This record gives sequence, structure tokens and C-alpha cells, in this order.
Amino acid sequence: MIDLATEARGKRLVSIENMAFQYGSGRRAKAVLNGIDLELRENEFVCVLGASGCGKTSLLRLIAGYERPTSGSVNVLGAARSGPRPEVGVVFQHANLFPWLTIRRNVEFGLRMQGAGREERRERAEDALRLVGLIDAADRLPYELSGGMKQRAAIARTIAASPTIILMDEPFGALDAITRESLQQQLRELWLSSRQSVLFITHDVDEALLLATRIVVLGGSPGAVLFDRPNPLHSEEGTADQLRRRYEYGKQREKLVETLKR
Ligand SMILES: Nc1ncnc2c1ncn2[C@@H]1O[C@H](COP(=O)(O)OP(=O)(O)OP(=O)(O)O)[C@@H](O)[C@H]1O
Repeated sequence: MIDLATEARGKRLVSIENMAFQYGSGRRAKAVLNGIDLELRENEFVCVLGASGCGKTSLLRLIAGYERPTSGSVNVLGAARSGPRPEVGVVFQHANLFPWLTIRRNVEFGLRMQGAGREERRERAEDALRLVGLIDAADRLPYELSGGMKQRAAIARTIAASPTIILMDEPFGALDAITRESLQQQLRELWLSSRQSVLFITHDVDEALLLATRIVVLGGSPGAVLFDRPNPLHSEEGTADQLRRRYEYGKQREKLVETLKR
């Protein structure tokens, strides 16, 4: 029988089946993930929550193609191929901008690698910088920008390359609470207008409840999927404040925190 709820979720972009992963081998082996089944579909914003050390970054690195599974499969865009690829963009906790290049040149850099011509690079970089509200800072150097602006530049660099999937590893983890909230809201608006498929790693329950269409909780050692459900609070409207004032917010939050403690 066709599962209508699953069919409605759109095309499958990432499919992980019974996957295990370990670093090293023999006596130095460190089992990190075990029995992982996970999907990312078109237009989904999946937040992967988990306590420190449960394997979230390792999972992202496997999807990005930086690591290979020890057993089981990680299929991305129909292929189990390893190595970075332009269809998969990654945003890390630290912006990693080239300090000697202007913000514009940083954003253009990946496009040059893709072989885009000068005009096209300029246009796509400007569009991306406009989307993240950084067009006025385009000709500044990274050291002249605040932490939040640098993260927005890193997001612009990823968006400009038009990936099919964006992987984000705690992109706001190193920012102060106010900047973090403002960027969460901006990312939410960006996602609502683009419906880009995103897999977002975080250990922040509030961040997941605000941004996710679906929430996955990883836990245990080696890490396993403890919870994988649509975000019941996902909404197309409203700000973070309005979301937190919703009646069900406290209950859903508590449920996730309890799962995280397992
Ligand atoms: N290159 C490596 N070699 C060996 N062990 C590693 C390596 N990288 C990570 N680990 C170990 O794998 C486990 C999972 O690490 P990972 O970074 O994936 O967790 P995480 O959930 O992202 O943690 P955090 O939230 O603290 O970033 C940890 O125990 C870590 O020490």
C-alpha cells in the first residue's frame, strides 16, 4: 500500500540504511554510529538534535562524503559515491572565510571552482549576499565583520553555489544569544521563501522547534536514532517569540529534552 504521508514528503534526496560508522580500527576503533536509518526529502528542513559526542558531526561528514560508512549505506542524490560534490553545500560552526579575500570574492570563490564566468559569478554572489542582507558589506574583508555577519557570508557562499542539499553543522553555535536568535529568524525566512532541503545539526531544542519541519534525535553510544518525527510546531507564520508563546510549546520541548536524556 502507498503510504500517503510519506509520498507527500517529496523526492528522497538522502537515504541512509542500517548504517554503522567507526573511526580507526583494531584496538583503536571507536564505534560512533550504529543501525542508523534516516532520510532527507525535497523541501524538508531536518534538524538533528543530540548531546555532545553522540555522533552528529560524524553523520554530517558521512552525508557530505568526507567519510565512508563502516557498514550499511549512505545514498546521496542516488549515489553512494564518496568525496565532496557541488550539489551538497556545507556550512560549519566557524565561517572559514579566506581572510585575504573580500566577502564578495569569498562568495565567488566556489563559483569560480565550478567554472562560472565573471559576469555570472558576480551576479550570483550579489544575489546571495542580498538574500542574507550583506550586500553593503560585499567589499569588506572578513576581519571587518562581526561573528554573525561572517556566518551570514558563509551561508551566502553556500547558497550562491545553488546546491540541491545544504548541510549545516551548528552554524550559530559560536554566536551570542541575540545574534543567534536573529540569524535563526533570518534562516527561517530564507527557508520559507526557497524550500531548500536542509539538514541542520544542533544541540539546541528551541532552535530545532523553530526551524525544523522534521526533528531527529540521536543518542546513546554508539549513536542511534531515538526519535524521528515531523515537528508538531512547524508553522509557516510567526516569529520565535510567538512560537514560544504557543500552548503546546512547553510540552513539546519537555518531550524532546526527555528524549535527549535517554
Ligand atoms: N577523527 C576522529 N577520530 C577518532 N574519534 C573521533 C574523531 N572525530 C570524532 N571522534 C569521536 O567520535 C564521537 C562522535 O563525535 P562527533 O563530533 O561526531 O559528535 P557530536 O555529536 O557532533 O559532538 P559535539 O556536539 O560535541 O560536536 C566522539 O566520541 C568523538 O570523540
